[in-house]
Amino acid sequence: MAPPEPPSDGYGDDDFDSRAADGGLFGAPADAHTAPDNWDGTHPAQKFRPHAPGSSAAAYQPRQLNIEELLEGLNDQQRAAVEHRGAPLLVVAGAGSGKTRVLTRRIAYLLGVGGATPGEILAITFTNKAAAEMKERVAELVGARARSMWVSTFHSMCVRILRNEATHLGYKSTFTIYDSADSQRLVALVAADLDLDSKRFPARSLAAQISNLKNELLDPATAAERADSDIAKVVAEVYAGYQARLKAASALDFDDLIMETVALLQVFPAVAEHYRRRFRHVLVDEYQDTNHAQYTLVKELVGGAHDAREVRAADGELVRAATSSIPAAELVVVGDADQSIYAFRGANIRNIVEFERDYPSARTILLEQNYRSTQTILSAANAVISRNPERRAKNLWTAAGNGEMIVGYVADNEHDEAAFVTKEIDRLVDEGSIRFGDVAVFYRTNSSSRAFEDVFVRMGMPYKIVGGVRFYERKEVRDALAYLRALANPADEVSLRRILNTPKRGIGDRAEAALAVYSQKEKVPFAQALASVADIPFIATRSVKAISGFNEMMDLLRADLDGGAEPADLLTSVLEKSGYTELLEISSDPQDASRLENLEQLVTVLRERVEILQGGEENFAAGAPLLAAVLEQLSLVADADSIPDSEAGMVTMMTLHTAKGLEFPVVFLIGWEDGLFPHMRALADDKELAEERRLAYVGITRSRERLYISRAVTRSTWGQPGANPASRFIQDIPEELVDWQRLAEAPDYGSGSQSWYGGGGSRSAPVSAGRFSSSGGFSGSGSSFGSGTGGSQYGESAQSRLAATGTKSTGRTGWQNSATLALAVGDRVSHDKYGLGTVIASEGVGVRATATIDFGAAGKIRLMLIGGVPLTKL
Ligand SMILES: Nc1ncnc2c1ncn2[C@@H]1O[C@H](COP(=O)(O)OP(=O)(O)OP(=O)(O)O)[C@@H](O)[C@H]1O
Ligand SMILES: [Mg+2]
Repeated sequence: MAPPEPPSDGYGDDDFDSRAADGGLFGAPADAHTAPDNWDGTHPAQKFRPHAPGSSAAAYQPRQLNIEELLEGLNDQQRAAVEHRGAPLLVVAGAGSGKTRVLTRRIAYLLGVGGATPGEILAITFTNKAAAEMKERVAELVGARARSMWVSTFHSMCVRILRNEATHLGYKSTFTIYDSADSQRLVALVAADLDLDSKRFPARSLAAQISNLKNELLDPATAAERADSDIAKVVAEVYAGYQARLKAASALDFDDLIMETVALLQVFPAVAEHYRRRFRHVLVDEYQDTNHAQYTLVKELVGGAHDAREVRAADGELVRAATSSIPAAELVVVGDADQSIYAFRGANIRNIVEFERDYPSARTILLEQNYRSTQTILSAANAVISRNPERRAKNLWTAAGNGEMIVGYVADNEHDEAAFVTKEIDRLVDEGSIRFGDVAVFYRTNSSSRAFEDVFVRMGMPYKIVGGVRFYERKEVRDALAYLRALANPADEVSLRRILNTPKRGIGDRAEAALAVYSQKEKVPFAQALASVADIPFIATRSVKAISGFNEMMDLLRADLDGGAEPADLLTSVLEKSGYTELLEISSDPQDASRLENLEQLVTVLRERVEILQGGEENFAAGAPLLAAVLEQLSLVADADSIPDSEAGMVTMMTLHTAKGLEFPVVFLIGWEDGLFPHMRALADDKELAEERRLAYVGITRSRERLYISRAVTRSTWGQPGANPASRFIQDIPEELVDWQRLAEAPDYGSGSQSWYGGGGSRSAPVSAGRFSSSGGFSGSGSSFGSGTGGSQYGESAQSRLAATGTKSTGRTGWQNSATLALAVGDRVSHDKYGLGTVIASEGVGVRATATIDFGAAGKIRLMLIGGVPLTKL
């Protein structure tokens, strides 16, 4: 990740103009308190002389203070929130209304007027990056003394408290923090000890359920008491074992950080008192994404009246002393229920909705003016979010004017989409209206970035991926390419050694070293040393056997290659024969699922490259020459150093989740297709759909001036093109806001389906003509098509929705169309719930068609009606 950019603007301009994020809720907790790289403590914009750290608020004499300056550039409500003192305060408001700015200003104001010392301030943000930014902004306002404030994420804050107080809880202060991969591995071990069937109880799902329990602050004993099903009982048992093993290892997982801090404060009144005495001001950003544990933690830290009672256990032992001697800290939380996108981590919008119930004396301030976006962008965002049920309507407005229309683009495929985005960015930069650093590309799932990376690299576009690794730098991609290189060129020692024991096959470092020594001494290539393994001394019999196995596998693969196997097919057999795919498939580490997706992408890449090569002038013979040519091309693309680090900054790419809280002048939202966004999982689940819709709201509202929305008619997975219909969210955006620069070719559903298209159905007509006919945004062949098919024709029925957004299916179908799926034995399918499977029998036609499908990984064979189930043919 790039270091934070230096503050670009001076005082009062832009409190929170983050141009990047650390990409995660969890970030790196232990590092969060280090000052940002560009922290110099003496910012030129510093207007107020620092006072000595540690001096109390009362002793602090404000000098040369200009309170008006601290309140400058705030509207009345914002000002009220900044100046408010005393009772708990909730600021609720839509995106871009200055909630984060209010927090930053409030801190500066409190310090400026002597309402608090820096040490009395605890501000909680959602990412470490946001924390660094906030600290930096406050420092710009009040100078170096901002340094002793605590500004951090929940997790970083807890790490800090726990390191100080670990002995109370029986941990060493040097406790280890397990990340989610670590904790899943430990869960797997515990589950194995308990003889649990790993297919019925995958570690991933056990870990997720344990995490949910912790987010609800339920300990193993309580979880066991409350377990009302067999599964819940198993989970509670694993939970108990897991907790014991964590403790034995003096380790805490991410959820423990919060839960143990809550326990610490609840069980040790003296500790609670210490922190309550210290933190007189608690400020929380993105409050809508707090879970129950975090909510409780805030409550414990704030303290006050609710703690006026002492708590005694049944045997009369004092559990908690009354701590009413310290008045409650001043609490300010800001948030937006419409931007709650972490329900899958236990986030609960009740915390914001019921704030006034939790804190009866609370005051609420609404902010209504948006300062970030144009009216066009805001109207689109409002239209999308307004379809969510059970939400409080908001009245967000902007003085920014309508600005540019949203640009829509329907690409033929993902490359076309990436090429469009690239060209458009270049055009804007050439025009001089923006710099690369002003642009962000947001996607729903990480794997969507690959097609963009290819085009960006080819076109020399500077870019960075926030919260992820560039595609060709990923381990699994490098491993797979190393196999292919070693096959194309057996003399490639580096590649051979990389794959020798990847995946692990029992060839240790010692054996590898012995091979290397032999090859040097005998002056033979490493590959030959491998072949002569039987003659080499000091290699354990077990290793000799493993190496022979490796040789045999490579010989088989090389025979495939010599027989003219296509690179993509060769890679597929490499992954199969080496056990690489299987290892990832049976793994319960969620990251392995995305590794699998990346390998899937790589197979697609190879197919595409071959197509390009074969369409070119030169003729490559099948087999090794073709493979070598493809690999040569890829190594050019994969050379990350070829990307210039432009002064004008870099285009930022990240997932929608990571984008929360940030803003960019130009935003591209890509892959707006049902099944991709909203995610496949959400199509049949109203709750999940509502969350996806909030994600769309977050995405749209990141944009200040220009917004682009695109989708691709076909998109490839495992090298096979498939089709996704347009995202339903596209339809929610009023047509007059969008300038469709290109629409899809009309689908060919056959005559029976033509009525969906107002009787058109000409292949050259735009699919969505009826919907967008009045936008005037598209030109050419489509112009005659839309007439007479007004938008009103498309109501909300499922059929009309499909009609307005359907596309021709070429191999893969959105599952809504699964009634029309014709499945044959051997077809690979993806089921919403059961995952990947293979058809082992099929019967019947149309709506009555059934298929028996083997969902190998999930351990199930199922007979199902094809129509109406969330099934996709791959
Ligand atoms: N009163 C104001 N005058 C001028 N600009 C403002 C004002 N208030 C906020 N802004 C600017 O508007 C933008 C959005 O503000 P901010 O990021 O604080 O909003 P937010 O409510 O936290 O948004 P989100 O919900 O996305 O987190 C920022 O660029 C900020 O500097
Ligand atoms: Mg914000």
